[in-house]
Amino acid sequence: MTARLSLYRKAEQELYKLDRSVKSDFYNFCHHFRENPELHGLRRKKLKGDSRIWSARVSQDYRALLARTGVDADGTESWLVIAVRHRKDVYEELQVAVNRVTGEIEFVDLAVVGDSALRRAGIRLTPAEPEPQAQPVEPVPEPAAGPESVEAPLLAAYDVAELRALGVAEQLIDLALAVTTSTELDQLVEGAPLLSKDVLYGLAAGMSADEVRKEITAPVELEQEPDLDDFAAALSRTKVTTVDDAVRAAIEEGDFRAWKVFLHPTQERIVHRRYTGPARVSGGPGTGKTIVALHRVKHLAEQLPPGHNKPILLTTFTKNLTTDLRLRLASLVEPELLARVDIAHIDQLAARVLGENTAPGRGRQRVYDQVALNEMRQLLAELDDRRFEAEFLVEEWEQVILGQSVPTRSDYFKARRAGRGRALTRPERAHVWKLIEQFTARLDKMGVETWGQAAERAARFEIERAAKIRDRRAYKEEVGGKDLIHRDNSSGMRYLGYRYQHIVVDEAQDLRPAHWKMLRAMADPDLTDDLFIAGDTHQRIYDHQVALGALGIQIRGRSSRLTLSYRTTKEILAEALRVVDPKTPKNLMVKDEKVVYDDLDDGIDTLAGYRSVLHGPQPVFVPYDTWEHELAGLAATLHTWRQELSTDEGGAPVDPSGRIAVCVADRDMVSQTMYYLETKAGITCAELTKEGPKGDGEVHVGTMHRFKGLEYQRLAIVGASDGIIPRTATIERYRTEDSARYEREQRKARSLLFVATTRARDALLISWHGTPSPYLPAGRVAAVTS
Ligand SMILES: Nc1ncnc2c1ncn2[C@@H]1O[C@H](COP(=O)(O)OP(=O)(O)OP(=O)(O)O)[C@@H](O)[C@H]1O
Repeated sequence: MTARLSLYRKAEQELYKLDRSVKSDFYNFCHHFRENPELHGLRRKKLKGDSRIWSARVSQDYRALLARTGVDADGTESWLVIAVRHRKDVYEELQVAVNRVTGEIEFVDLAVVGDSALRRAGIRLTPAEPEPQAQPVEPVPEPAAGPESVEAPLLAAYDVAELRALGVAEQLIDLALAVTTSTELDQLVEGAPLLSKDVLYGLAAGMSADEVRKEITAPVELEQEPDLDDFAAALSRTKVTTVDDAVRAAIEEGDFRAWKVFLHPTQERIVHRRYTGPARVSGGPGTGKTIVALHRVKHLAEQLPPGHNKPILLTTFTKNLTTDLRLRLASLVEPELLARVDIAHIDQLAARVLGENTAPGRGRQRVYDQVALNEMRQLLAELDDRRFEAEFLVEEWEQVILGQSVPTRSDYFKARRAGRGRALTRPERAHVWKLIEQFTARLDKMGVETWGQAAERAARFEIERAAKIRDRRAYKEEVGGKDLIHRDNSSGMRYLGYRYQHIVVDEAQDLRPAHWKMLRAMADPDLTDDLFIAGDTHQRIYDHQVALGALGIQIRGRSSRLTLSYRTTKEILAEALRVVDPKTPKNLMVKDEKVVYDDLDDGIDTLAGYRSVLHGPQPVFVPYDTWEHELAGLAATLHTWRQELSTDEGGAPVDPSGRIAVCVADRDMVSQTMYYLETKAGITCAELTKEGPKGDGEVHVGTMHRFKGLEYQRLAIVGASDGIIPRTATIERYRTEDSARYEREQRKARSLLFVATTRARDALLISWHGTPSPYLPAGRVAAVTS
C-alpha cells in the first residue's frame, strides 16, 4: 500500500525552524511513509482526544502528527502532516476541526499555551508519551486569588459568540477570553491557526469587532457556511503542499524562501481577487506589500494568453528597488512569464515616453531640483525681486502648477492651493506666475528640465495618446466596427492601443501626481485589474502628496490593508511606532493617532492593528558626547555583530556580508562613517547608492532615503541627534514663516526615521551624540541618559 503525503501550511513553516538533522529525519520518514504507511517502524497510533489524529515516529525524539484524508480507488491513501513535534510536546488532547468561517481544516496547538491561561480555562494536557522516569504529577493546587487572577481579561469586552463569529477556533475561545496579559496572548496565538491569530491580535491591538470583521474575517469568509463534519470537503479548501522535492528544497533554503511558497490568507485574497477598477493595498512596513505586488504580477501573468509582448508593467519609485523587484520576480516566476513583464522605475518610464515624442537631438537634460532652485535664486537676484523666496516659488511651481498641470495664468488664478501654508491674493498670484514663466523659460534655454517637469510632460503625451485611442474607438463604434483603413493610415494610428493591460505599482506613496496621470493613461480604464497599487503613506519621504480620486484613479471600495509584519520584531515595531506616533502607548495599541496620514485619497490611513508575532532583543539606545566617540562605539558593535553572524546555528561558517547596515542622515555622514570604519576599524563598507550597494564591502552604509524598501538582519542608526533629525538648520525658519510647511517637513523627517527603524529584522541600535533627536521614544532616551 502506498500513500500520498501533504503538509499542512503551518507544519511546513515550523519545519523551517527545526534543526537540519530533524529535517533530514523527517524526509526519511516521508519516504518510508509514502511507501507503506503501515510500516511497523513508524509506530503509528491514534491519539485519544481526536480519533482522526495519529502520531508516528520520525526519530527517537520527534513525532509527526497526521490525519488520514481519503483513499483513492486504487487504494492509495492520502495523509496530511499537521505538525512535527518533539515527543514531549505531543499530548492526547490534540484536535483538528473545520473552521466555520474559512471552512478549512485547523489544528490548534495547546502545548505552547502558558500554564496559567490553561488553568484559568480549566484545561489539563496529558502527554501522549509520558517520560518513563517521571514521577506521577501531583495535581497543581489552585493558587489563592492573587494579583494574576484579579486582573481583568484582555478581551473582557467580547464574548464567546462574537469570537466564534469572527472565526476564532472553537478550542481557543474560552482560553482567549481568559487571558489577562499580552504575554499570555502571545503564547496562546503561537499555536493558533492564522485566522484566530489575526482576529485575537487585531482585537487586542484596539481594533473594534466591526473593523476585525471587515478587514480580517470577511476577506477569508466562505460564501456558504461549511459543513463542520465534512472533513474531505474541508481538506480541499485547506492550503497544503504535497511532499516532493520542491518542498524539500524550499525547506532546506530556510525561511528566506517562505514568501514564495506561502501567502498569508489576507495576502492571498488580495493577490487573487478580480478588481473591477484600480485597487490599492496598504499596510505598515514589512507587512508584505511588495510580496503581494510580486505575487499579483505572477497571478496576472498566468492569466495572459500566450504572446511575445509585455502587457504587464511593474513599477516603483527608485532604481535600486526596481533591480530588487526584478531579482525577486525572476525567482518567483518562470522565464516565459517574466518575459511578459516590463519592469521599470517611474522616472525611466517618463523618460521613455519623452524619448518617443522627441526628435533626435532635441531632448533636454534632466536635472535635480537643487539645480532648479539655484536657477530661481539667480533669477530673483538678477531681478532684485524679494517678494517671494526662491524655495517658496519652486515649491509653488512643483506642487500647484506642475502638480495639477495648471496650463494657463487664468487657470492658476483658480487653482487649489490646499496645504501650501500662506494664501495668495490675485495680484500676488499674477506676480508668482510671471516669475515662474521667466524661470521655466530660463531652464528651457539651458536645455534642462527637472524630473518633475519631465513627469508632467510625459503625462501630457500619454493623456493625448489615450485620448486618441478613445477617439478611435468611438469612431469605430460609430461606423459599426468597420476597419478604419483610411482614417488610420492618415493619422498613423493603426497600431495605437493602451500600452499595458495591467499595471502594478510598489512604493506608491512617493509618486508625483504627474506620475499617476501618466500611469492612468497607460492602461485601459475600461478593463478590469488595470491598476494595482501598493504603498504606505506613513513611509512617504518625498513631498509628493496626491489624491488619487482627483487624478482619475478611483480606488474607493477596492482598498485592503495588511496588518501583520513579517519583518520586524515586536520589540522594534513598538519603538518604530512611537516615532510616527509619539502617542503610541507602550502596549502597542494604536488608538488615538495624533499625527495624521492620508490614504492616497481624501481619507485617513492608520496603522491600527499593525503588529508582529516575531520576538527579538529590545532595540538598544546609546548616547555619546561626541561624533568621534559614537563612531568608535559603532565600530565595536559592528565587530560583535559580524562575529555573531559569521556562523550559523550549527556552527558552520557563513558570510555575514550584506546582512548588517548603518543608516545616517546625510551624505557627509555616510563618507565620515565609511572612512572611520574602513581606516580605523578594519570593517569594509559598501555605500548604498541609487543603484544599490556599490562594491562588495561587508557592511552597507547609506542615508535614510536609500533604505526605502530594503531590509537587514541588523541595523545601526547613528547620528540620531537633535539638529540632524530633523535638519533644524533647514526647517526651523518655517516654524514661524509657514507653519503648514513646517508640519510637512516634520512629518517627512519622522517618516524617514520610521522607514529607517523598520528596516531591521532582528536587532536595532540607535545612537546619537549631544542632544537626542526629538523623534526618538522619550522613555527609552530618558532611561539611558538619566
Ligand atoms: N507570506 C509571507 N511568508 C513569509 N514571509 C513573508 C510573507 N510576506 C512577507 N514576508 C517577508 O516579510 C518581509 C517584508 O515583506 P515586504 O518587503 O513585501 O514588505 P512591505 O510591506 O513591502 O515592506 P515596506 O513597506 O517596509 O517596504 C520580507 O522579508 C518578506 O519576504
